[in-house]
Amino acid sequence: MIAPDLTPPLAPKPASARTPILSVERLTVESHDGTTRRAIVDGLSFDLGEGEILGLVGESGSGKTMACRALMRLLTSPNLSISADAIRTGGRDISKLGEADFAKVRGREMGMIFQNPSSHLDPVMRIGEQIAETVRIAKGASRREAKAEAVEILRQVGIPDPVARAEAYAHEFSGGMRQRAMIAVALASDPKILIADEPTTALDVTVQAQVLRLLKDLRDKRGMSLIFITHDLGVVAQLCDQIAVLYAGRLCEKGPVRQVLRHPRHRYTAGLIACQPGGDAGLRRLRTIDGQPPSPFAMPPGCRFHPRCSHATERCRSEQPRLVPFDPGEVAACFHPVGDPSGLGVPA
Ligand SMILES: Nc1ncnc2c1ncn2[C@@H]1O[C@H](COP(=O)(O)OP(=O)(O)OP(=O)(O)O)[C@@H](O)[C@H]1O
Repeated sequence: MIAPDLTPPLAPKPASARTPILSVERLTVESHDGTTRRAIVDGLSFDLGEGEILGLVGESGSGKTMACRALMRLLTSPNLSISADAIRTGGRDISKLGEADFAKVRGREMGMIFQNPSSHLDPVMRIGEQIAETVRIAKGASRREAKAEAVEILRQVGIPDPVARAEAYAHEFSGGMRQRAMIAVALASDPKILIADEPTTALDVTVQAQVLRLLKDLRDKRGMSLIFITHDLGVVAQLCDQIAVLYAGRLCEKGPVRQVLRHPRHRYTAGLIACQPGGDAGLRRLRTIDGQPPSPFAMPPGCRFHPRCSHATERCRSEQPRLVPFDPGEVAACFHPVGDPSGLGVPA
């Protein structure tokens, strides 16, 4: 196996990345069964800069998909509820919008792409029509204008012979081309923010690299901002400017990718990095963090990571750590962070 390179590229992040285009304050997703409420996503706050790519990472079940679907109001299960102090974009708090107004935000301001394009593309509608339909609704374009723009978007996402491919159906595309087609549908309404939920996980390595390059190009050319959900820190290192690490529904660390991957502060982030193949020099077998993430039905008190943390103390078992600033632009919620010279932990 080729060890992934966790060294982030040296290119500086774009200057525009400092202005938040999205500001999320205490986003919470709760499940309820009539008597009990459980926070699956628990008070998640973060900013996404204009033209910035934020990598959202964490083990399976940590709440990455829930958080992003909640942002898009795409959680349909009746036992789930979403709340937030505020979700600001485009100069207003979209968490307070009614459904009809929010429907205009979804797609036009924030788009989302998924791991499995087949379940999000219409199997009986030509790809070009699907894109043109979205262009017509979003921009009020005529049929002819929308058709021409659909071809242009297919060209932009790297579909060869876009005039002919616009007439094809999703099943006539290869996996990588289907993923590009789904990206094209999402781009049709020209969103400022694109949320990508593990869009390359099902693709082979070469096609994966092509789709990642495409997403980076879209950021560079359109100035779009991206939230990229992944398990792969190698991808985060190559693609993202910022990283946010979720554990059991809570944000445990966030900061510039280069800084966090080189000097993680939270013990969980350090564990994830050590688990990447090649993350620990000379390691032959893939390491895993001992133990399992907690079930939402039995969240431990204090720091949710404490049962798996070899540095945990009584304080970690009883008190929930707050996010505190470390290096510039970095926050972490850990009482005994990596590199704490005193060894005494973060003061209360
Ligand atoms: N309808 C539901 N009701 C209650 N809990 C749910 C529901 N759907 C999902 N969950 C739980 O929410 C938690 C978070 O799931 P989510 O899919 O967001 O995790 P994830 O970090 O995206 O994982 P993965 O990387 O595997 O996609 C999981 O424990 C999951 O079992």
